[in-house]
Amino acid sequence: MLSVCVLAALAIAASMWRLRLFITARKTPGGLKDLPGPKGYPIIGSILEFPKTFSYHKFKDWSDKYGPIFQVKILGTTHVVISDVEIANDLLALRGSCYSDRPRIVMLHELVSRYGNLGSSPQNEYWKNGRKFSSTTLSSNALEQWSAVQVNQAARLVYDLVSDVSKYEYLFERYSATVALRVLYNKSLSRWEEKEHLDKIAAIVRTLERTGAPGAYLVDFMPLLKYLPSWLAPFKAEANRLHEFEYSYFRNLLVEGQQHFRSENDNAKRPQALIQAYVSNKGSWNLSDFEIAYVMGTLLEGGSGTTSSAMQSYCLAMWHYPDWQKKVQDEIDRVVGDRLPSFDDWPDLPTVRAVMKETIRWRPVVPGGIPHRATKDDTYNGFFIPEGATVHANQYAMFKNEATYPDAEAFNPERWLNPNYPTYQEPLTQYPNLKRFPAFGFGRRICPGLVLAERSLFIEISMLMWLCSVRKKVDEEGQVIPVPWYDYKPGNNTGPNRFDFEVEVRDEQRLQILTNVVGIS
Ligand code: HEM
Repeated sequence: MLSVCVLAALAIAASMWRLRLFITARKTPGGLKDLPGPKGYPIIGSILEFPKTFSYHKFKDWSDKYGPIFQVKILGTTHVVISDVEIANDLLALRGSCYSDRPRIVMLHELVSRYGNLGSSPQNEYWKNGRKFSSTTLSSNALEQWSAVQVNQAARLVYDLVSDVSKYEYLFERYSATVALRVLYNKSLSRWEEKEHLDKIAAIVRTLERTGAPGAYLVDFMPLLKYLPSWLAPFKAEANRLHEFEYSYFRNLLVEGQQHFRSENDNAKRPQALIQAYVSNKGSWNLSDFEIAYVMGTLLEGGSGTTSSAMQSYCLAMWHYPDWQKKVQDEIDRVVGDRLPSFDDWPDLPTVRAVMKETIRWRPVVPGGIPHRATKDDTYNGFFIPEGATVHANQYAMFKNEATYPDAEAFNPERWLNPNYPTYQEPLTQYPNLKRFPAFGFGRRICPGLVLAERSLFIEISMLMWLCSVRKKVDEEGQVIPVPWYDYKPGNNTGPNRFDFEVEVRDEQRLQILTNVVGIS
């Protein structure tokens, strides 16, 4: 009986809350227009048309109908959806002081991370200090120190892919996690520690995806619910449990990293991980130990899944486009020959950089972007954008713009290499690259791991193509096992669902070189 009363009270409170949002919604000031968009219903807006997964597909359909910037109301919140790079830059980058906030996600940010997650943090002092601290180790210059680690891990990755390609998801993820742990904490994993760490990181990333998903928790629509006593609010016990799990992992990494740093006597000669920046200048970041643990933990989270999803999409592209694989391999054979690829090859491998860039245009890792929030009323070309609007940079639609990307559905790296395409840039020793590429977001919120991701993708693709070819897998009757053109996981950060492919060694001598270099025999 009690629970029926409680549920009824909650339902009434929910309706009142929605009604309040509806009544207090900002009215469009005189002389300004509302952005175009679906009309929806009073109070609930367009929620009934809004899919729980792959919302960026629906946003793309709406943008075809309503234009490159439109609005959609959902349960009292205005969502502004941008499908054009120039508009995204005008608003999110050039007006960064107004558009660098995040929408409030109570379960993920307040209850699970206890205001620690950098990616879901509002635009406040903690976020500014955290971004400043992160940048010390994630710039191009700072990352050069880690070249040898990245080359070695890429070599290990390819060696293990050759041994057992069915583990490809784990192996791409292992590359990202081992590199991130070195760059952030200077932590090397022993072979028997790897699985345990990867499992923990994967669980934390799953929590982020799940608790950050729109509509997953009622408390995100009615923040006052977070003040209910725990016995009435089971989500609070869940949040506590999830917090304990992720924070104890982040805290242990931090404590262990500090001890390790102090016990080293040749620190000056070693590459500077983020942990060193913290320990040697502890007072200068204006961040508590809790906050440092979370800044570094969020970076570890952000770097896990993303680069690995892009590598999986790369293998998918090579499955569908063997001609491009041949072009990449020809370039590598000509430039690199029978030594391992290295970062010094960067200027001479434009085709490698073109397939890398085309992969994340063709199959963006974060297709719907991560929403920003308008912190004050704004106008754009006579349209009104109210304070509090959630602003989505819909990469999925941006990358299908036929004017910028002719024949956008096709994987065509030529668009980065041939002056006849609008996206071509010279010199080819520098371009294509991923700097300022919309796949990494916009303005002050742009992905802090962009350079690390770019370097990882470059060396992973170079190493893989130097030694191997991605091949179609055949079944027992010799028939090619089909692989769908587009079969992607739901969620904010997405990669292809598992698919069948083989990797074939191109040259036994190169396999021997790689084996010797990684010290595996
Ligand atoms: C292919 C790889 C990657 C892609 C496509 C990617 C994409 C993105 C995007 C689209 C955003 C949101 C930007 C915005 O709000 O406008 C973002 C944010 C973020 N990324 Fe990445 N990312 C990648 C790799 C990484 C790596 C390697 C790291 C860590 C080393 C990282 C850490 C983060 C963090 C911490 C944020 C939140 C930043 C903030 O809110 O201020 N990402 N990323």
